[in-house]
Amino acid sequence: MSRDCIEVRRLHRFFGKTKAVNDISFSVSRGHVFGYIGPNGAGKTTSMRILATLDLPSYGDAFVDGFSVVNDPELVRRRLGFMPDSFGTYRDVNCSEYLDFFARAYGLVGRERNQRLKWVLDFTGTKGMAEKPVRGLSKGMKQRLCLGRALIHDPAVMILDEPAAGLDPRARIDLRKMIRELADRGKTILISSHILTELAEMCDTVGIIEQGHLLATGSVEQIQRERAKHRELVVRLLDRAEEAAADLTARDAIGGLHRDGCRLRFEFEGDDVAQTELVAWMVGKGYRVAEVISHKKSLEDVFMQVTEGLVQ
Ligand SMILES: Nc1ncnc2c1ncn2[C@@H]1O[C@H](COP(=O)(O)OP(=O)(O)OP(=O)(O)O)[C@@H](O)[C@H]1O
Repeated sequence: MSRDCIEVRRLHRFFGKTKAVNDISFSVSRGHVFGYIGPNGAGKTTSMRILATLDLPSYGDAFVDGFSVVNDPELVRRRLGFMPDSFGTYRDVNCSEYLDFFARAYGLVGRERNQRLKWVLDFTGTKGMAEKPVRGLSKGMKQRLCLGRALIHDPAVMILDEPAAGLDPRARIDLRKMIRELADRGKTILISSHILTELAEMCDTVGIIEQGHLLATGSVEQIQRERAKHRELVVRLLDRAEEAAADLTARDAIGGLHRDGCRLRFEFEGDDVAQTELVAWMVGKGYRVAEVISHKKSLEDVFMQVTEGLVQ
């Protein structure tokens, strides 16, 4: 059996002239969490809906646990739990009835259904709410219940569309713990968000998507290492700062230089090795370098650098 539990192969989905998903390919290994990150309108929901068999690709295919969403949607549905970005209706039932409805829809019967219901209520922390009407739930509790609904048939793969949106910090932490625990139990999880930092800690791999294109994939550290080539350097000299500023400006990989007395502040494109070489070059030219401060780009800066903020 393939190690990849989700495989997206050259996926395209066009709505008229809008290329919502434009040639996206990636795969997620069994038991891994993949973070799908991009700004509004990037194409996240469209690709997740295709994986959940709620829409069909214009071209390409996707596989869930080895089954094609185009050719075997029924088999995909059995193996997949989908948490959409908005909560469904059914406001007049209580939590237990809500989960029971979906358990029945998946064909669970008798003891198996009861055990599954109990497990889901326990796992999602909704046991105390079992008799409460769904309409009276807080946003956080609704998200837990929705996660429970996606889990009720014990799927191998989970597709979670912005599950953390609108949650308070504690609820986000709880959600993160639940997702990591599900992955540790062997579930393969695709989770979307607008915010890279929100997913960084719980994902093994992330994919950054914009305007239907996957711009970068890899672990957060990998992407940060590869993309965070720009940094801000502050160099304090003992003297000859004006001369040094002119020398530095003439070099490649340096931009936006400002001088404040003996302090030079500029954008530098290069890694740690390039930075040491730059400092050695300055010292070699006789500049008395008293201090070097390097501000590396944060995760958010990297995200802003990778995406261009284009909205379709
Ligand atoms: N049914 C549809 N008909 C026409 N255009 C659509 C349809 N569904 C999505 N789109 C368009 O496809 C593009 C991608 O939308 P999608 O909802 O997949 O983005 P997203 O990354 O999930 O955005 P958000 O973070 O805002 O939910 C957008 O331009 C959107 O307007």
